[in-house]
Amino acid sequence: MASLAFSATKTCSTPTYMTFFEKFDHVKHDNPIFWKVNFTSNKCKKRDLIITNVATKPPAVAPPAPPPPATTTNTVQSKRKLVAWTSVKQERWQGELEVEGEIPLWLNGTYLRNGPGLWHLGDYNFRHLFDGYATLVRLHFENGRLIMGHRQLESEAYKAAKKNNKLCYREFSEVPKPDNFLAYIGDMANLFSGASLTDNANTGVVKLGDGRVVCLTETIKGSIVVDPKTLDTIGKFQYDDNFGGLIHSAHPIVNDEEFITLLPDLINPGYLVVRMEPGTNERKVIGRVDCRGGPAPGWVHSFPVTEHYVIVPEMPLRYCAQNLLRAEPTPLYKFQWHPESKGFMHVMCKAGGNIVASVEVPLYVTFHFINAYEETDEDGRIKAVIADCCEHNADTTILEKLRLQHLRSFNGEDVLPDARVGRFTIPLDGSPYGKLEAALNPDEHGKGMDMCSINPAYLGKKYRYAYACGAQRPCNFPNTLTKVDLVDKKAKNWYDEGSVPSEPFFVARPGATREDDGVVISIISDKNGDGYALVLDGTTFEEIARAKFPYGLPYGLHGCWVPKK
Ligand SMILES: CC(=O)/C=C/C=C(C)/C=C/C1=C(C)CCCC1(C)C
Ligand SMILES: CC(/C=C/C=O)=C\C=C\C=O
Ligand SMILES: [Fe+2]
Repeated sequence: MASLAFSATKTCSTPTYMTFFEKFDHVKHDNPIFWKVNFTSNKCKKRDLIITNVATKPPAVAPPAPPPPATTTNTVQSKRKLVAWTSVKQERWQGELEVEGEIPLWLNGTYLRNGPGLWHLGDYNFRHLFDGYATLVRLHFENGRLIMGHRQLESEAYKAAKKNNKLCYREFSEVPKPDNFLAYIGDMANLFSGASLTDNANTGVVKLGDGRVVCLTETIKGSIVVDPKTLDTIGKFQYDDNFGGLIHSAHPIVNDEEFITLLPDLINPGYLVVRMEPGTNERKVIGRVDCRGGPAPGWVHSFPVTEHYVIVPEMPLRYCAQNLLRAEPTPLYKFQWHPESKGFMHVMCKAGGNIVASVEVPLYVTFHFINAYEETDEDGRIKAVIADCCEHNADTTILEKLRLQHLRSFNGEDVLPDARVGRFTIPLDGSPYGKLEAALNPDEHGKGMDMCSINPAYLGKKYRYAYACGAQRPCNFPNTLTKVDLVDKKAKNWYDEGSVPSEPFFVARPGATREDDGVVISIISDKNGDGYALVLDGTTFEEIARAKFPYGLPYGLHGCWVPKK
């Protein structure tokens, strides 16, 4: 099955990676694996770090050399040293960080964040943010202390790329170059069987109800179990069922009771809604939604649920068979915009799988649903479903704006397309149309809106607060953290000039009764090339603690919380 990867293995040349020792040659060491770093003072520089070896094994592989600097010169970005869009410096690191401010003593557990942190192989640079090999970051909070670690996920795609010093599997936009015509034919076969698709699980990380921690992306084979303590790659998450299929939503709904996901059906356009219980690897069908428009299902990066329903979005940005076959990326990558096919929202009953509403809605573009809930009338009857998402004003250009070349070349121009909290109202009375409106004035968050989280206790329920990245313009990427109040229709914003913050992640205080009683964690890449963990108060949205990393880390996407047992 994996013949493409296999034949590539035999023909590739030797890697030319720089070793760990070359990068840290000013440091005395004997075993380069985990390093404990103590800052001599808050103001100390990288060179002042006292580094002590705290582990015993050598690293499995030498880290790749960093990519050449961004090609654009005289840009604001190149004058700054922001490292958000630069490959991770080394394979792994772990150490305790000095905390400025105070981490609440109740915050005991581990925040894990996943994202595409390595965007080059030798001197070949990947083009899109989503192409990078997964970098896991771990922030372990214990009694006011903070231990940080990061490590590359050892997917087959990553291991093959390192071994062969070239791309061996199909990533989001990058496609391996076949060596000859026979290899090309094999590649086509491997595309249909899924053998050539990546398992580079670089999108998110979830904790299942049974405690297993799984990194995910949009290919089903990109479901990989990791150890949240060591960040070791444990192995593939094997689904013990016969659904086959190659892709799923990158964002399943996961809580202690269940794992629900959508399996787009590219042959008979539709979606299978499936559910998996903790302690099992078997997904069971809840139901199926047939698409109402278009030649293929809409791209489904995420979807929301309410207490009784699974909401299946059918976005007019649809998977595209021709684009899947292309070797070179198209402006919309594997997708195509079909405004004529319309946009829809379907509502499926969780218990029986029956469709209780299927409405046409205005055209929309979203990666991330924020939450959904049921709206009842005076008699307690459910009259509508409300579903909120980070909506890009039906403008697909956001996908292109996430090309690394764009991200690395900010020149002060305001080029980030506008976005909003898009609120769908889906009537359950049989009406054919649903509404889509901004839930609050997008100026409240600078018309930037993506990378959201909520208090997980409010999943599927009426809720008030969402945390996300917003914008302070001009910018080329969301550059603020924003707390959106959907009742008062106001936002509180955190901003640090030149910095790129990653998804604000809400962690509730144990025993909290207020929705925003907790903290918000984010990882910041700042304009000096440094990085730090930031902890904001969930209520006031003011900083309560920060802890500087030994070096800045690449941008990351989504995270999860593993509470202390
Ligand atoms: C990082 C992120 O958010 C999204 C990653 C998406 C990926 C890796 C998508 C991969 C795909 C293929 C390799 C071929 C099939 C289509 C598609 C699921 C887009
Ligand atoms: C980072 C991002 C969009 C930012 C634009 O405002 C989308 C990420 C999608 C995948 O997880
Ligand atoms: Fe995502």
